[in-house]
Amino acid sequence: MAAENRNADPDSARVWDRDSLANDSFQDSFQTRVFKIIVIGDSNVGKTCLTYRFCEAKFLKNPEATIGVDFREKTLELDGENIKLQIWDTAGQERFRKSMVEHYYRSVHAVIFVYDVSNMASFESLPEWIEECRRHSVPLNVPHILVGNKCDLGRGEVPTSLAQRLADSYNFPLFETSAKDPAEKEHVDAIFLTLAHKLKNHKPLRLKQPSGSIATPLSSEQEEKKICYC
Ligand SMILES: Nc1nc2c(ncn2[C@@H]2O[C@H](COP(=O)(O)OP(=O)(O)OP(=O)(O)O)[C@@H](O)[C@H]2O)c(=O)[nH]1
Ligand SMILES: [Mg+2]
Repeated sequence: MAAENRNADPDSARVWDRDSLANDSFQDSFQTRVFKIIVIGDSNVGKTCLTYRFCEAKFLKNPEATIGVDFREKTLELDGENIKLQIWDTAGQERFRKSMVEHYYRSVHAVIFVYDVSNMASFESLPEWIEECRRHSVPLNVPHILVGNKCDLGRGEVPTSLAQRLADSYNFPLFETSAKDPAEKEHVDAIFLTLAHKLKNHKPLRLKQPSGSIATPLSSEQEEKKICYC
């Protein structure tokens, strides 16, 4: 598909997968802005399933506990511009994250805090996660989002009104959704699109594809080196 066609509707947000990008003969003329998003919260709240739902459009059955970090990425077209979201799906278990914490927060552009609406303890942990974020000097103007996952199980344990009060106290937007329920797919997408729109208006960091090169994914270390505040 020609780049011009992609830009036909400036208000539309298109989600590309990596294959369609690699097949695109116009890709070498694109510039892509890359943003690092970290997904944080207690173990078992569904961080891996949420990021997988967004990136792969499927519910991941039988996920294993994340060790360190899993990287996922998705490139979106917003108003004719490529925005690559590099999503760091972090480990909730202390023993699987402690050696990585500094890396999580370095040069981060957005933070998603996740709790499980059917598990009050995971909600009560949120102030600690937010405090950890502060301790690592994440600037206040970095977008933060609160996500209550597992709504398919009902919201009895953590009522929306309680979650909304916490979100308001930090001035974070609140989403309640389910990585499992296919009917919630667009709602999960909306979380990341909301962030992408916010990030789009932030200062750019340009990842210029060298002319004629294929847009192969970089290792996380390479990606991290490319991320800079301009
Ligand atoms: N009912 C329901 N179960 C979910 C949902 N999302 C995840 N799960 C289940 O919750 C469990 C934990 O999911 P993960 O995505 O691995 O949780 P995590 O937050 O990544 O956990 P760590 O990697 O240990 O930090 C798994 O058994 C999932 O199947 C959801 O939306 N609804
Ligand atoms: Mg995980």
